[in-house]
Formats: sequence, structure tokens, C-alpha cells
Amino acid sequence: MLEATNLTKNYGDFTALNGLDLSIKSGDIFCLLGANGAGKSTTINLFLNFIEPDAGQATINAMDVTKHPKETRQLLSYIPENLMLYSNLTGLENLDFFCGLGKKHYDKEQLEELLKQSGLQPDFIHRRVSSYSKGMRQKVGIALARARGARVLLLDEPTSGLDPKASNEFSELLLDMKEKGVATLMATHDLFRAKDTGTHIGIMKQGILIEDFKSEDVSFHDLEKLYLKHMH
Ligand SMILES: Nc1ncnc2c1ncn2[C@@H]1O[C@H](COP(=O)(O)OP(=O)(O)OP(=O)(O)O)[C@@H](O)[C@H]1O
Repeated sequence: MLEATNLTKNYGDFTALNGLDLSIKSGDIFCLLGANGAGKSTTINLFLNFIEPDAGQATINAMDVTKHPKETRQLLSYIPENLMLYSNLTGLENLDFFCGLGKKHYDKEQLEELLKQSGLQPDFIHRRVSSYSKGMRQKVGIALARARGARVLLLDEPTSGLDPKASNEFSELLLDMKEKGVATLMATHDLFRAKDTGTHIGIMKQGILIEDFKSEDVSFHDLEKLYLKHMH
């Protein structure tokens, strides 16, 4: 569903992403680990078509994102570390607004249901987002992904700064999306979540994917050892 072939991005003579080959299928949760500056956000931004590759291609459902920007963007939802929501609007009003931008229209009951299914406490649905915790904001992001019927989730450190309970709730939502066949690419620094929630784990260093394996094939201890070894 998500494929990178020799995907490469240079900034001047600095190579931020170097010949990435990657395949993420429906129902996969691929967790991308790596130190600051390793190239994780660059990878996500290339799939989003926010930036253009210098070589290779990023495809979603076999469509090159640079050649089919509209079709590919319709298939995906993106949740960055800090989701942009209107703080003066309620969660429900935000969801309604962003669904409208994507020409999806739901009535009030359906929007309430989408937010509840995404774990937002019912008494917050009609409160302004300015009163939300970061975890609650990320739940609105998941509700939007559901509302848009996204087949692909691109997540850039969505759980950084969340407390363990909120992070765990977010993982549950990802597993639920996985059951629905959504393909997920998540950049994260959270080794525990990568092992716990991811189906696949990649470790990136200086723009190169140096490890790529199924998370069931490593213990948490071995993952930590491998990660630390590569960080030197
Ligand atoms: N617009 C830009 N111009 C020049 N260099 C850039 C630009 N954007 C990113 N880079 C560089 O590319 C490299 C990869 O950055 P990227 O944001 O992909 O890393 P990352 O793995 O997501 O790191 P982090 O964990 O800090 O988010 C970094 O060295 C960064 O400084």
C-alpha cells in the first residue's frame, strides 16, 4: 500500500534520505526509529508530497505521490506531533470543519459517535479544544482519520509528551485502525511502543534504513541493544 523505492532527498550536498526501500502493507504498523536528524520526518514529508524527492519514488496504492497528489492525499491522514486544531472551536466543531474541507459531511450524532469511538470523553466533545490535553487532541486526529475513511496513517512522533496512559490509549486506537486494514507509518522515539504496537520496526541512521524487521522477531531487550548499538 505504501512503497518507497530508492527514495532520496538532498538539501544542497547534504543527503537527508539516502535510497530508501520500504514496503508497508494494509494492516501493517511500521515504526521508524532513529536519532534526531536521522531522516524520519523527511520520509513522512515525501509520502505527504510536502517535499519532492531527488531520486526514487514514494507510492501509495501504486500511485506516485508526485504524479497523483490529489488521489494519494485522499487516501491518507497525517497526525504530526502537534495537531493543528482551532482552539476556540469544540472538538466536534473542529471535526466538522476539517471533514467539510475534505467534502465529507456528517450530522451531529455521527460526529459525536466518531469522537466517542476515538476515545474522547463524552463531556469534552462540546468543550473548546483550548481545554484539551495533548492526548485528547490526538484523539480528534484519529476521529478525523476515521471520518475521512483514511487507508493510510502517517504519524510523526504522535505520542511524544503523552503520559503512559494516554500513549497506551493512542496505541489501542492504532491497533483498531490496523484491524480495519489501515497501513500506518509512524516515526517515534518510543522503543517500547514500537515493540508493543508496531508490526514492523525500522532503524534509520544518517538517512539510511539500516535495520528493518518484524517486531515479533526481537525481544524488547534485543531491540534496545540494537538501537543503542546503532546510536554510537
Ligand atoms: N529544509 C531543510 N533544509 C536543510 N536541511 C534539512 C531541511 N529539512 C531537514 N533537513 C535536515 O535533514 C536531516 C533529516 O531531518 P529529519 O527532520 O527528517 O530528521 P528526523 O529523523 O525526523 O529527526 P527528529 O527525530 O529530530 O524529528 C536533518 O539533518 C535536518 O537538519
